[in-house]
Amino acid sequence: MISVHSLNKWYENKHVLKDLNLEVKKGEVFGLLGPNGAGKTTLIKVLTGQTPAKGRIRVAGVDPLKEPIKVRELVGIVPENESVPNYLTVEEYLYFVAKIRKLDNSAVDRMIEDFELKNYRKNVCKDLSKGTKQRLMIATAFIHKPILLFLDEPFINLDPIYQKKIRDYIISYAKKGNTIFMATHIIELAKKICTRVGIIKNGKIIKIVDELENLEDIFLREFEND
Ligand SMILES: Nc1ncnc2c1ncn2[C@@H]1O[C@H](COP(=O)(O)OP(=O)(O)OP(=O)(O)O)[C@@H](O)[C@H]1O
Repeated sequence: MISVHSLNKWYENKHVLKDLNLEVKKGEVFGLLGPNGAGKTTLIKVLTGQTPAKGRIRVAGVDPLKEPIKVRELVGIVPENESVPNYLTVEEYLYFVAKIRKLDNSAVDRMIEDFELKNYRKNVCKDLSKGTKQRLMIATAFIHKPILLFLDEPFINLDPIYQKKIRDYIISYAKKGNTIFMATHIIELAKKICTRVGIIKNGKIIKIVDELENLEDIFLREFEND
């Protein structure tokens, strides 16, 4: 579902992704774990056609370096540190995204139901709590039932109850044959949700972890001499 060979990315003269290789299979919940500045968000941006790079990449059968818009039509994205438009109501924002995605209004009702947004339907986004804004962001990523989702720190601002609900939602979504690619700092969540985890350090995937029970120890060991 995702295949990356010799990916290199520079911001001006800063070499951020360095000969990065990666394979993610259909139906996986693949976690990307790494310290601040390791290149997680940059990798997601490259894979979703948001920034140029060099390398051989296939994302859901498409090359995001050559066909960035096509990739963004196919996949869902929850970006890091972004928020909902302040002066739209919850339903207005969902109708807006549904229109861009060429969906009918039933998709909006489905997301309002799935992400428990009914009580906020007519509220303007600026008045929502941070966690409710985050649920709305996640809803917009799932609205067109994408076969592949990129989630950058999706659990930020969610309380433990919604962390569990969204976790279960993601797991059951992947069980239907869809694929999730998720960057996170929360090791406990990665252990509960991911099928495999890639550890990224200085712009390279340095380890793939299949057996997640000792993920924290494995992760910390990679950085103990830094
Ligand atoms: N637009 C940009 N221009 C220049 N440098 C950038 C830009 N975006 C990111 N960087 C740099 O690229 C490197 C990787 O950043 P990136 O945001 O991908 O890391 P990250 O692993 O997602 O970090 P965090 O865990 O803190 O979110 C960092 O050194 C960062 O300062």
